[in-house]
Amino acid sequence: MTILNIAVAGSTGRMGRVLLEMIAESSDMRLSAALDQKDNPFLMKDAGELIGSPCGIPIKSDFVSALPGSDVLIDFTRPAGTLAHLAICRNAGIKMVIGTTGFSAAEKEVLKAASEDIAIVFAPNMSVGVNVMFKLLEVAASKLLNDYDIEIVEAHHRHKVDAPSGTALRMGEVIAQTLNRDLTKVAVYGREGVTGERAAETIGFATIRGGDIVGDHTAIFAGIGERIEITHKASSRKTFAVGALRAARFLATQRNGLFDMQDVLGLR
Ligand SMILES: NC(=O)C1=CN([C@@H]2O[C@H](COP(=O)(O)OP(=O)(O)OC[C@H]3O[C@@H](n4cnc5c(N)ncnc54)[C@H](OP(=O)(O)O)[C@@H]3O)[C@@H](O)[C@H]2O)C=CC1
Ligand SMILES: O=C(O)C1=N[C@H](C(=O)O)C[C@H](O)C1
Repeated sequence: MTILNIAVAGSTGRMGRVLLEMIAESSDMRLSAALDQKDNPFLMKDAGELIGSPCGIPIKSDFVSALPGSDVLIDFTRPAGTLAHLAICRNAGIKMVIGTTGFSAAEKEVLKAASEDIAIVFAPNMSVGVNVMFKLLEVAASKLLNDYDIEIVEAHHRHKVDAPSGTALRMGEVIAQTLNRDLTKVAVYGREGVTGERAAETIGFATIRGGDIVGDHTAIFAGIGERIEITHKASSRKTFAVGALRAARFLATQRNGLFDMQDVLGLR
């Protein structure tokens, strides 16, 4: 069996720690590098200590010297961090799984350009359920057409720094594309005061932040006399980590190109 060497950026973060656990449990993968920021309090500590099982891999911040020998870097950090790591991976020919959200349109173009040289899976949500939900949204939007008002509601833990979530935005993109609308023109991000009546083709977004909510997403199609709600609720970050490891295995077969979880899961 070929063993995949996996490096983890943001290894001390919420997703980073779950990834360390899942890699340790995978017989076809080994942790080749655990990385984080320069001022991180866990630097040079054994990464395995974070998950209660020392593994001899110290947490480092120098990506350039730590990455050679890795097949794939899995990155769940922040856009600025991911873009810095991307430049190093592109140079070193190391593939990437990117779960970070909150990129601007211009930053997404940088990811696309890098994928000319390396293979990248970039997805705002790595769970199977959410990716199947994207397909359900296509079906719902294509059947309900313009007779139903569409609102997207998402809820996450108190530590989340970007809003709406990357998943909510992708839900909006999927629905807008199915209905031939331009999300940049029809999106309404929150409402306050005397807003006037709802404009017919808008897609509204509402954000809830609190406690330890892992990630809830609902698309509401509200018509006259009825509504459909399509909801996904994540109850563990393991669902995202399992998807990220699946994406890393998928990348073993790709030389370059930009992919998402629809490609990894064969849902296109
Ligand atoms: N695609 C998916 O399926 C999912 C995506 N996400 C996304 O992943 C990202 C991380 O989420 P989460 O793990 O909860 O966040 P955390 O804040 O728990 O972890 C982020 C990690 O990245 C590090 N980091 C922060 N900024 C930088 C930077 N500029 N350069 C390098 N490293 C940095 C942090 O280090 P330090 O602590 O030192 O700041 C920390 O170790 C978010 O964008 C989130 O939306 C989350 C879950 C699922
Ligand atoms: O920050 C999180 O936690 C999550 N972020 C992703 C997003 O922004 O869509 C995915 C998931 O919902 C958890």
